[in-house]
Amino acid sequence: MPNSQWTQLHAQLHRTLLQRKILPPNQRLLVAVSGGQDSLCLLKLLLDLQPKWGWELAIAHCDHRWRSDSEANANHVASLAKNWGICYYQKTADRIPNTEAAARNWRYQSLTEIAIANNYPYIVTGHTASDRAETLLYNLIRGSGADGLSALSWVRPLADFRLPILDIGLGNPHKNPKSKIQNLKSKISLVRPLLEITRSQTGQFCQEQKLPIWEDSTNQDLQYARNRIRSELLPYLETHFNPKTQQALAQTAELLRADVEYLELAATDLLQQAMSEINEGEHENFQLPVKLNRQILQAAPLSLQRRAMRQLLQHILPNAPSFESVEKLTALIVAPNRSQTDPFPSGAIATVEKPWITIKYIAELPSIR
Ligand SMILES: Nc1ncnc2c1ncn2[C@@H]1O[C@H](COP(=O)(O)OP(=O)(O)OP(=O)(O)O)[C@@H](O)[C@H]1O
Repeated sequence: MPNSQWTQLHAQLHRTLLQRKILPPNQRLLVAVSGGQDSLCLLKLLLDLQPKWGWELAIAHCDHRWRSDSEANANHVASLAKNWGICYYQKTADRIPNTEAAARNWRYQSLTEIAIANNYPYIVTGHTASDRAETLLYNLIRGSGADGLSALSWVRPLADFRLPILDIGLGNPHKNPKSKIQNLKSKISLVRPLLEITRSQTGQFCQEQKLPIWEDSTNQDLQYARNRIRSELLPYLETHFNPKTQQALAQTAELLRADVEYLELAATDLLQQAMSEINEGEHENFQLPVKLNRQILQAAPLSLQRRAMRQLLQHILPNAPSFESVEKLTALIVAPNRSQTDPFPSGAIATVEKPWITIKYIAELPSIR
């Protein structure tokens, strides 16, 4: 591994880790390395901080087989790991993912599998303040609430992936496999320690340290909205409005994140209260039919009503609830008696009967006169 002097960026990351306590000392960390400037900068900084923190570091690379140079990119990261004497893991996609979202899903699933199989409780990525600013702008343009604008948190539990049991070598899958997998998954955190550092800082660091960056050819492709935001919109905003646009937007995202966390907790509380009397202990499972007390919901502000209804639909529907689904359920909180929604994607329907909203499958409804 190349020697390194302690720079301002080392000090900044060290400070962030001390303040935020997002990567405890003496832990096994799996660093997700694409080969680009952000993840190489992250890797080098963590390696340099390693003696102070006592971590055990490993590299994970995911080859999506998306670009003609994907294999060469993977080989580049593998040989860097070898030269620097770092343990290296790689996953290669069986089938080329057909969308960016599918590629991202496959990547997080692969990283989680590597982490579980090799006992790494932390997966660390090189997301920067610039990524945060771009995500905020992208979501703002597409129409998003505070949740989308607060995108990218410092730590996220990786608990949403279904892992094939045989892939992760858990032994006998017949002995309550579900609870075993959930236990393991809930112990893995995705950590993003560079969220206060901009892309121009990581670029400069890589240059100074002479790190061998692999240039992703698709980064220049303006067909991708994110690239256009990065190479045209942000520079425009920086030239004409605020030279520190990226930091300012990242800060906005940080403030909104705390607000969103608070509101989500309050909404969970509200939902539990609205469900508690009638569903007698069943409300944790969200099995239909579900009944909600409208009087309790009516006393809450609209923001919490919306969030509570969204949380409920997240439990009931097969996919993330749309804005329209949330709105039509929320509307029932103050709607006249006997109002009802049209069916949700799961085939369930919500009806109003005096103080109650009932959500059940259509077949369970009494015939409507
Ligand atoms: N092919 C890869 N293999 C391993 N890690 C990767 C790979 N691609 C990206 N990463 C990790 O994810 C971080 C973010 O990468 P990038 O911004 O390209 O992804 P994104 O898809 O825009 O982000 P997100 O995954 O949050 O949607 C990188 O700094 C790196 O840590």
